[in-house]
Amino acid sequence: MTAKPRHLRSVLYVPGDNPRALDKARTLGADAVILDLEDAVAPEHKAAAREGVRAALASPWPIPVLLRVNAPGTPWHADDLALARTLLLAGVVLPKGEAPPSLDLPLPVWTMIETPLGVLNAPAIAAAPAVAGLIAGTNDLARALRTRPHPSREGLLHALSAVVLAARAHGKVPLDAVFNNVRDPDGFAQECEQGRTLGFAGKTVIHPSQIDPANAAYGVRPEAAQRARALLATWDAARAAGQSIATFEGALIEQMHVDEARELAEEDGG
Ligand SMILES: CC(C)(COP(=O)(O)OP(=O)(O)OC[C@H]1O[C@@H](n2cnc3c(N)ncnc32)[C@H](O)[C@@H]1OP(=O)(O)O)[C@@H](O)C(=O)NCCC(=O)NCCSC(=O)C[C@H](O)C(=O)O
Ligand SMILES: [Mg+2]
Repeated sequence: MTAKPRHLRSVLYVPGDNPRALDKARTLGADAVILDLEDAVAPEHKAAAREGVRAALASPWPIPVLLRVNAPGTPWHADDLALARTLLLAGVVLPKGEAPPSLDLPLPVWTMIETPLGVLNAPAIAAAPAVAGLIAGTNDLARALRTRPHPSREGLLHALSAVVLAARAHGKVPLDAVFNNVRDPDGFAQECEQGRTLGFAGKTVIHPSQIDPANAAYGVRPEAAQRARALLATWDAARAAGQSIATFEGALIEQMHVDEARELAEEDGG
């Protein structure tokens, strides 16, 4: 991948059978794309979508490209994998994962956690060496859990946290689920904030209008970078004075706060 996984603030789904969207997706500002052969593509369009993806990847992309294949056990899975083997991809997205993947493919796998069993087995899935990250799929999950839709995602919070926990425990990248209403910027922004608070590294998105807000929500905020630098200065001064610990803005700071601040400052450009 050209972008570091931690910089996958926005990852755009693009239906494989939509040439216009495939063409546009290269330059919309998303950190990565998922070219979709699965649920965005009707059964009668699966073959056309494979051809659409092949054509779209005939020339290089400026961002990492993932391919979402149809799940094992579907009539399209084998053909999708055969296509994946011929393409220059950053990885494959495996929907409805419920166990560590056993794909015969030399590519990183991004497993979607979108069934109750997938949530329960998320730690084992995240532990698999081939797995680069976990992607929450709340449309499928909400249906399977019989939760009621709610702006707070109340019925999904346990599962969302389980995805983050499993991914983080194994050093993998957790990506939040899509927000379906492409004409509700406030709801989208609110959900990005929630996802970031839960510990997700970025958001999967379905429409160009969601890219910039996701990048902003998951990017480094200037005030946070400024605060991080101030914290580092306070720490350096305390250490130079021979202190083992220090306080910043009235609160105790320890090594982990310093590491976090350093990471943030580096992400902001040093
Ligand atoms: C959601 C959409 C169907 C909306 O489409 P539409 O009404 O046509 O949007 P606009 O007219 O506002 O589009 C404006 C222009 O932007 C381009 N566009 C739209 N979407 C994309 C896209 N995803 N990538 C690239 N470009 C896009 C349009 O072509 C317009 O361009 P122009 O002609 O120049 O004006 C549509 O946005 C869409 O199809 N989105 C992707 C849907 C998708 O991939 N779904 C599957 C993944 S989500 C999922 O499965 C979740 C998970 O599995 C779960 O269980 O939760
Ligand atoms: Mg799904």
